[in-house]
Amino acid sequence: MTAEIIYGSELAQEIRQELKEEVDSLREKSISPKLSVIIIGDDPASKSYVKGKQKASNKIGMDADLWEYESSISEQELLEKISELNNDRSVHGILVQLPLPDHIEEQKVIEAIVPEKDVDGFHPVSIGKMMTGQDTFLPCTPHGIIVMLERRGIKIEGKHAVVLGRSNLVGKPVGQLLLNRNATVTYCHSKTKNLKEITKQADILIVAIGKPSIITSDDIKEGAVVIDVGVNRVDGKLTGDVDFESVDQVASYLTPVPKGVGPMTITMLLHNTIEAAKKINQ
Ligand SMILES: Nc1nc(=O)c2c([nH]1)NC[C@@H]1CN(c3ccc(C(=O)N[C@@H](CCC(=O)O)C(=O)O)cc3)C=[N+]21
Repeated sequence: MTAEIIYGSELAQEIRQELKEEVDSLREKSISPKLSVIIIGDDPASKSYVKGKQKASNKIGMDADLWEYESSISEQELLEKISELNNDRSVHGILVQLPLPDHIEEQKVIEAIVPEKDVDGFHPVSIGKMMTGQDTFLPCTPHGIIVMLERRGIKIEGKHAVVLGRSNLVGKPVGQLLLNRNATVTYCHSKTKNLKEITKQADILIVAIGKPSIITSDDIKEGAVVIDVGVNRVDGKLTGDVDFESVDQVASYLTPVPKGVGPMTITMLLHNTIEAAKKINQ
């Protein structure tokens, strides 16, 4: 079997066209959705992601302003900037690019953003609402994964979904969203015993570990759906956590890196910002 490759980049194009139409109709009502992105330090990868977010926003007619600070910025100064953006009625979504320098407490920063503008879906209020199945901003990467599955007609209900990784950004929330859609969910992590026995049971395998090409055809069941959330740089090139060539021979569906989950993440950020603009103005 050769897997059908799910190009997130193509789906993202399709969805961004729909979002552009929404922005157009909001603008007719004099609502201009705007995202504010804060980036600290000069990590080239972070800078390039942030530029990607800004470009994607502008392409659908949405404003995105960028606030760049040196890594010497104090936590207090950053919190003040967030407070200013919280109170700025022209700003609908606020994103602080992670990770932050060591002297800044990440959780404090996440909690400083008002939930109404938390387009990353990282605020404890957003997470709590997600856990209890209430309407809220969903975290972009997990939500992007669900949309990929749904738009490709892949059934989630009743499936055994195995999540590799338990970060607050990806692993934990994607498992929750799969559970909300009636999957049977197993989480695996660095302390999991007999990992391969578990991954081989997965109908849907979400790989968010952060080690290049760690999952091979040996680890998966014939016909599994494999979603690669890895973002690794190897010799300057972006690669996933899945050994694409071997898994391609066994899986039924497989997402590539790049052009897989990444473009969907940005698309869900655009989606959340538009939703924020609608809610603030209703
Ligand atoms: N507050 C916050 N929110 C985030 O959502 C967030 C963050 N911080 N910090 C960093 C991670 C990483 N992330 C990516 C988004 C898109 C691509 C993406 O579109 N990648 C392209 C390729 C890009 C390239 O070639 O460099 C692709 O996979 O095809 C990648 C990575 C969002 N993150």
